[in-house]
Amino acid sequence: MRIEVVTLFPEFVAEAVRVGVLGRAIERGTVAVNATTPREFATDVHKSVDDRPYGGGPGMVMTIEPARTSIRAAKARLPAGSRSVYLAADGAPLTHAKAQELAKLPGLLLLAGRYEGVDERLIQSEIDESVSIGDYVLSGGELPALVLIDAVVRLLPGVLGDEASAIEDSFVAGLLDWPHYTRPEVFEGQAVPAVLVGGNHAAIRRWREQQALGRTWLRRPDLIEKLALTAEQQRLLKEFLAEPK
Ligand SMILES: COc1ccccc1CNc1ccc(C(N)=O)cn1
Repeated sequence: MRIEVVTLFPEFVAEAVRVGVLGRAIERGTVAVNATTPREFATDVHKSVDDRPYGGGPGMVMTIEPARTSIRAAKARLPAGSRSVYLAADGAPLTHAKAQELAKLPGLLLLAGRYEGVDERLIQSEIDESVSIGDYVLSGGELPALVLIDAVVRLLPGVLGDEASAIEDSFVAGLLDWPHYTRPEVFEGQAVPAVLVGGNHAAIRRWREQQALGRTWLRRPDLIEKLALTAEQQRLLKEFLAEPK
């Protein structure tokens, strides 16, 4: 998969993707991430990329040009079937399902806005869809673009060492994650749940499912509502809720 990020801070994006799982996926050639700035296409002596908003108000707006030229140059580097995404708080929520959908594409163009955003006509002419990583406003679309890249790339085949860890990601099952433990087995008197230390894999699977159900019920009732729990899941949840905390 090829990802082109159009941003006023390409070095920030390029540096951030060199870390960890993303960095390894790039080294392996599973994904290529390229960041470019509209500033390289600015024609005026000040290399300006923004201007004052019509209608007045605070802040600046990214102008159609040179952003459009940089977007078209980036699109020319992407395979057919690629999609362009604008990161903005008023976009469609980034969910696991959306990440899975984007992970199937041959390429992505991600436009990271700055200032108060970009001229609406640029979005209309060059962007397929807007995506939001949450109901809050940031100073730029670069961090949302990096969040989207991470959520998508980790789903690509071979990126995660153990495929299971992607599948186990709770949002795949629509549930929150279960608690994780590692050595030491007892820390300041707090022991790891005995079931995890024993070798009974069926009991461990059951305990993890129960924890995921219980935690989702307690922390994200909105997610539970969307699920049609099986009889077994309902039993596990009831048992979890009956346990003294
Ligand atoms: C004032 O900033 C803008 C105004 C308009 C568009 C983009 C930006 C860049 N900022 C962003 C971008 C995305 C998200 C998100 N929730 O995904 C939050 N902030």
